[in-house]
Amino acid sequence: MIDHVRTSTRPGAGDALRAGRDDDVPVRVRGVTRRFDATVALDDVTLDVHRGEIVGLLGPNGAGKTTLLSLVSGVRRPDAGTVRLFGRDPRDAVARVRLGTTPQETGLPATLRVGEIAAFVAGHYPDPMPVGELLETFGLTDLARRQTGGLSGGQKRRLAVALALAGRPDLVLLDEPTTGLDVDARHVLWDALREFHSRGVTVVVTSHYLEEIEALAERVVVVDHGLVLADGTLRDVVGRVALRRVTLSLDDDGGAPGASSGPARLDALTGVVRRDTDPATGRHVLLTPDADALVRELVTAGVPFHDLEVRSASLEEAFLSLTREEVAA
Ligand SMILES: Nc1ncnc2c1ncn2[C@@H]1O[C@H](COP(=O)(O)OP(=O)(O)OP(=O)(O)O)[C@@H](O)[C@H]1O
Repeated sequence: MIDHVRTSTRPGAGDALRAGRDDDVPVRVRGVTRRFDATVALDDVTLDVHRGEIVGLLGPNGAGKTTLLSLVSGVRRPDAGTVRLFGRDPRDAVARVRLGTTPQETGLPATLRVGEIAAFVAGHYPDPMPVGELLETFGLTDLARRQTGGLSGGQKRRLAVALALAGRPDLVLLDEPTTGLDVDARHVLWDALREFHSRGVTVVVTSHYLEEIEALAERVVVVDHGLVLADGTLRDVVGRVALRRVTLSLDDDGGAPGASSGPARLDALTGVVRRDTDPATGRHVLLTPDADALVRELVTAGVPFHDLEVRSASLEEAFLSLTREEVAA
């Protein structure tokens, strides 16, 4: 079991008590913009993470997730706006000692053994977890004497996440923690994270995978093109991004355009968040939260269609529809 008792010798503990307000908001991001040459990786982002939250940052490749974490952990600085970690500059050691991070790429020294590296990292903190307990929580006990160079990719990921928690952080930032893990390893890791969270650790986790965010997060922040597109409870946000993709051909395509033509009738359907026409095939792609209702509506409205196909929309498609909502708003 994890003993998460705080000690008064811990740097930051006294400050945290004095600055109770900051303790309630471990991460405060205000109007932050970060560019890489011409690329705007983050565009005027404002976001707070409150104590005890488990927040999923969801977005496609290049959305800005890693950049956001790098600003919160003090690895990079914003071009504009402010970032506060426990009410302080993220480069301040008093704030950083309360933070655990797992970057996307983990460079572990190949010749060190798993137990040695865990002890080495834990030794940098004033009140670390006992190494045996840490390894056990992450299913690494049997690998304690293995050199990290001999670990599989999935085992390395698990070790990297374990190391992020070695110092009993108050906040952990995990960048795609389960990439490359098989299903069992993923579940070990999710269970361990849930256990830490239930003991009061605030967690921010990035992912491309809706499934991962659904398994872990209570609050979901959807990021794309450096913008926060949605921020809400898991239920709300998943409801918005878990779309179905309905593809069909129209019998009367190619007729005179007008309000009664096939494509215009598709646009008039309720529950369609986005319609596209594949230029190669001429087939129409409709994104909707409820495919059954949409098909019923097509039939009721007498729209002449054939070759209907229904499947889950990709997250990229869902993000596109969110982007449109944003623009419309
Ligand atoms: N060091 C860098 N130099 C130049 N451009 C960068 C750098 N880091 C990030 N970018 C660019 O900033 C944008 C945001 O990248 P970022 O890595 O934050 O996205 P991400 O959401 O974490 O993506 P992924 O899921 O692929 O890791 C991208 O367009 C990326 O190419």
